[in-house]
Amino acid sequence: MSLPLSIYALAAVFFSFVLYKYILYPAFLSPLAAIPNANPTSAISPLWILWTRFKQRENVTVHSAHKRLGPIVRLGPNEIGVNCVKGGLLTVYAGGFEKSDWYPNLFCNYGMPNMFSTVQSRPHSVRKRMISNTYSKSYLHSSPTMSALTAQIIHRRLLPLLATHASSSTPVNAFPLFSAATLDIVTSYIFGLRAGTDYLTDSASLEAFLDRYESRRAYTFWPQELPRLTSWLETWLGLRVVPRWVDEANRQIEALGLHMLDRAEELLRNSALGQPIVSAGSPAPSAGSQKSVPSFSTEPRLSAIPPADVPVVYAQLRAAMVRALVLDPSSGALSMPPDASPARGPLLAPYRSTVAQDDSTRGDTVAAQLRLELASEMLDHWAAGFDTSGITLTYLAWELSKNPEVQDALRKELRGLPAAIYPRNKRAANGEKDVSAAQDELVIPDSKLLDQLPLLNAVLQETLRLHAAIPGGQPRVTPTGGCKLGAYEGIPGGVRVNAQAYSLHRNEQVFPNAEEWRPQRWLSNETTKGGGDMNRWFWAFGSGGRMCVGSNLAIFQMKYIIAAIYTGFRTSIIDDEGIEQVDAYTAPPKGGKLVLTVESVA
Ligand code: HEM
Repeated sequence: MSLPLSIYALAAVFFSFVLYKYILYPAFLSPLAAIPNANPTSAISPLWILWTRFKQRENVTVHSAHKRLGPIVRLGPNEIGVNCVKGGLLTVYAGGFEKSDWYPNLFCNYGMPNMFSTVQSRPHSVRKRMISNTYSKSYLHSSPTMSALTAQIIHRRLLPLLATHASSSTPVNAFPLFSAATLDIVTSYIFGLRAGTDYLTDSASLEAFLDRYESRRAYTFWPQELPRLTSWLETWLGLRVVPRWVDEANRQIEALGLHMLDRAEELLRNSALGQPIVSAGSPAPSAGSQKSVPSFSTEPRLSAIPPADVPVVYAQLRAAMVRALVLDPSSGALSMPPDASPARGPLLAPYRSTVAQDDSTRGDTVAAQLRLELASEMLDHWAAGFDTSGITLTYLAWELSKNPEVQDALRKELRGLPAAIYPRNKRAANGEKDVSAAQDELVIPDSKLLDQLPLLNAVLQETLRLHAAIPGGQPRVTPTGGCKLGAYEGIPGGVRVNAQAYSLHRNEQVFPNAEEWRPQRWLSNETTKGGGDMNRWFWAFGSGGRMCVGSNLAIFQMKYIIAAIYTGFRTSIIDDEGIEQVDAYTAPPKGGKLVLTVESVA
């Protein structure tokens, strides 16, 4: 029996539609068709780029596509890679293109959004305004808290540890050591020294923490690149592509974040003048009056707290968010204003926080939500802050250990500083225990002078270039009205576009012999020739409105840690197997280690 003609006609229409929509249009007719394809299938299928990501080869593969095909390449039917400043970084990042769901799919903590994971520009900038001044260079350089906690961490934790390794000739694994140092400094700046971590002296807790933190890295692909499929597999087939223990690791990390936050909160409350703005049980505040919620009700008195213990970032964000609470005049209820709470992303079950669920049972829902929003924001900062800085310092120590002449020159430069760390504290470096007893031992060089050292700056800058801690693509989405990228006009809205530091930092025209670690390229003679360009192409911290908010803190802490080590100690390599960087968005060493000897230098 033959089928009626109309069925054939319908099938033909359907087939033509599919052919047009999924092959002819994307490959030949779309404005993206003019862009060279990174892979022959890129125009019609995202499978190649997804597979490249899954196999952790994206950075090198996209880089090789740029080298072959130019600064704008097509990675998928709806995805572009850019590798140029004009018509690339300036348009996309300085031009304020919004982030994609790639961020909220992974970077929400406690089930709550934060600045980093927020897609939309408006709520992002509201949140950023609340906090960014605490990370400005001028704020950090004049902060009594920052200098007090840095001095204490260096003199009471880091130097004695290095001295012990030096005097006992025991090797040190630099990767966890740097993670501990940066975690201690960043969490102390955010929550205060008393509430922050003390992992430099607590190696068991450090190991447990890093174990949890690092083990999750392998599972970011699914929720970030294929969130719907990930969710669908779990909901309909009960199949989890992200194992349950990743949830547990997340829960433990979130619990640590809440623990630090609660300790900082307690300190703030104990410091208060005793004049609650609204105390529990008092009548609801009237509209327009100073607003607060019972748990966050008292104005802290920061001057009553020892400088090193002031939770600078937490106190600032907490105050700003409490001030932003909105009062409903009819019910007297307070709520979080939509603008101050970045929109939530499509959270996935595997990443939903059990800590957040437990916490929602607390009586005061606004206070509970506020606490978790604060915790989510802070967790993002302390995690971003220690991870990236720890990676950078590991590669810096690796390069300095391979280049003893640069190490010696740096030591000389550091020793020329007034209040240089080693000379004033020889006893610490020589392994004596009680270096912390006298307050006057807690001397560190002036941060502004440290910041001006040319070689220190050059070695750090060159490490951030060649071994960027975030070398991977930073996805954005083209705006609704479309745009022009490089020479290609009429690019429609909704296209994913990524630049990656890995490629930008390997432009041979800007960074000759780009694969070589050459700090001298940042020193004046070479800088005057190519420096302008080098600075424009340097992208370790990203650029535009979503650039790293903690870049000054990162540089501040890394310079002090380098100074603490290389003024009085010499390092050399014992075991650097697996030192190559993971090919991913964030790139720690594949082997998770760098084993060094530390020697005391007279
Ligand atoms: C060597 C150290 C660091 C490097 C290489 C680095 C790199 C970056 C990069 C490339 C971005 C943009 C990412 C993107 O858009 O996909 C970023 C954003 C961010 N970083 Fe850092 N970072 C470092 C240290 C820090 C520190 C110490 C903090 C702590 C406060 C921090 C907090 C953040 C936050 C909150 C964002 C999101 C900013 C926003 O969306 O407005 N980072 N970082």
